[in-house]
Amino acid sequence: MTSEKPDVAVVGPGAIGTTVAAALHEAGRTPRLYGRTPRERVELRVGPPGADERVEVPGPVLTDPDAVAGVVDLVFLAVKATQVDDAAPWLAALCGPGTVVCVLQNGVEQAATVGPHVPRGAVVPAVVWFPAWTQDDGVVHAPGEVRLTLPDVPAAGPVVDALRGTRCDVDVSPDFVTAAWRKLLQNAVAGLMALTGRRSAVFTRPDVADLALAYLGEGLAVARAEGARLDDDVPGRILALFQRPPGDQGTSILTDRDAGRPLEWAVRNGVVSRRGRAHGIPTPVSDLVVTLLAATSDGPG
Ligand SMILES: NC(=O)C1=CN([C@@H]2O[C@H](COP(=O)(O)OP(=O)(O)OC[C@H]3O[C@@H](n4cnc5c(N)ncnc54)[C@H](OP(=O)(O)O)[C@@H]3O)[C@@H](O)[C@H]2O)C=CC1
Ligand SMILES: CC(C)(CO)C(=O)C(=O)O
Repeated sequence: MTSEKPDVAVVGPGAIGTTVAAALHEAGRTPRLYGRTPRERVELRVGPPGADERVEVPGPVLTDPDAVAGVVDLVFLAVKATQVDDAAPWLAALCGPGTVVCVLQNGVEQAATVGPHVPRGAVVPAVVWFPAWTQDDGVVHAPGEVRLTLPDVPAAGPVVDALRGTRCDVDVSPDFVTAAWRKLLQNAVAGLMALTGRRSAVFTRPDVADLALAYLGEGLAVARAEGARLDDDVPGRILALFQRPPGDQGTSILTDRDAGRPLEWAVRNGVVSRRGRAHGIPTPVSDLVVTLLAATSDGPG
């Protein structure tokens, strides 16, 4: 970090990017905004249903990477995993040797997918624990605690510094592999919501609950083979989380399906089958889920 007030950019000011941009702005560290849709500002609504606290982040949201003025200290990359290649020109324009790119994406492969687009600078993956979504009026709603986990590596330092004292809590984990796979298992099984077109209430069906546990059991075996230290009760705990009343929890992959957008099936689900094959672990349930999600992502028609 070159100064007290780092030069920060958010690439992909959607649900997660806007939430982090708002946290930075409230702390006086307003980021530059780079996106696909031009806008004068982005806006966050915080708190549970009924609450109406708003944070407006001044723009504009620039959409042409050629308009980037120069490299920055810190980039939060919050495009979907399916959009990383298209967002590469932003990274080329914004990254110098001292730039840190914090990847706000689901999955466990951010360093491998984003790294090739950041030949100068460092890539730090983040586990994004909080839900957020864009309302019909374009305002992003983040109803609960906003929290990230980062690996305990030197490049995490500028991210922690930038978010210190903001509404976005950051913890640094010495066992990031475990945190990342714990979240990945949650995301993988949430794929059943995208397949059924239903919110979390779908997990209260005994047959879906059994399927979810079988799927999570495969994922647990793969996660452990990857070095994650997860207890036997993790599948049951994840299922219980989704079975909580009132059953209206969503997931960003369901939002994408409802909007007819490509699904992040490869990084959220495909990875279980791929890493399973690499370790010689059979993943028949995962393979079936992946085929159906990939086909859903291609649709409709
Ligand atoms: N939403 C959630 O609750 C959670 C999401 N995540 C993960 O966070 C990541 C981001 O998800 P989310 O915020 O929901 O996604 P969104 O679709 O809400 O946001 C993505 C943003 O990136 C923009 N974008 C797309 N292509 C480009 C491009 N080439 N250059 C610049 N900007 C671009 C989109 O623009 P446009 O507005 O034009 O579409 C959009 O504003 C995903 O990996 C997701 O899995 C993790 C935890 C929770
Ligand atoms: C909501 C949450 C945090 C858990 O499924 C998520 O990661 C997503 O929607 O992608």
